[in-house]
Amino acid sequence: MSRKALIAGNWKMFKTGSQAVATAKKLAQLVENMDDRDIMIAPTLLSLPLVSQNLEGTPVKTGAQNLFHEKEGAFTGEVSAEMIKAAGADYVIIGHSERRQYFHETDNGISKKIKAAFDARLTPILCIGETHEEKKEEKTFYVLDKQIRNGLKGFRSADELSGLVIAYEPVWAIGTGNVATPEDVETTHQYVRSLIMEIFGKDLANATRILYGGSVKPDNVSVLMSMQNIDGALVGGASLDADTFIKIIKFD
Ligand SMILES: O=C(CO)COP(=O)(O)O
Repeated sequence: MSRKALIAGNWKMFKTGSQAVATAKKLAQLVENMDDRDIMIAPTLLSLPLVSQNLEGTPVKTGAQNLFHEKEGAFTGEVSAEMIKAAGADYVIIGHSERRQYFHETDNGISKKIKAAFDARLTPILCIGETHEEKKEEKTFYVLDKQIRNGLKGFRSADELSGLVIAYEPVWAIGTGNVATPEDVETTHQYVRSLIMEIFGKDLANATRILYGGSVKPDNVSVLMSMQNIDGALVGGASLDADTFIKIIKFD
């Protein structure tokens, strides 16, 4: 791994405000000073401002799990990138497979969300990944190609995408305990990086962090992170408990 690692926790629809603050504070205490890697947690939107306030001045940054691409307006139930930034977040997860599956998010909508994130100076984490069916049919690269080309449509130059993070999360590995092998993840990440190089050039390809997500745990993180093209992890279940998540953050 030649880029600074990013270890991110996606708390999905777990924890009330007070539970989220308690876990975040405990995590910040356990982290102490770690400047060789970036750390982020994404609580629910309801907890985001409170958690962000409580983490101010610590190495643990916050993110949202989604946004709506418009700046403001009559869009009942939605939250804009600016609102998320104002709540204290630095990151936003975009196009998670659960959103693609349950809320019918499309690559076209995802592309607008990424643009809105950059406009608000949030770092977008673009999630991509194939389903079990697609893997069985050997369509993984085809699916990732489509998700990246369409998700990043509308961006003309590498400059506009500076800071972009991609998270490769095979859907069949999420919440199942079926972690992909480090060798397979490495091969896939190499493919993703070569695609970024083909579309946007070498500099962006070298700078873009590609995270792996899907059943990352304390006992499998180190070998995953030893791979050249795995630049961090997007962690679900194992990020909910501070004592477990800190073991992942402190991988060596
Ligand atoms: O979806 C994930 C992170 O966004 C991964 O979830 P798990 O770590 O629970 O498999």
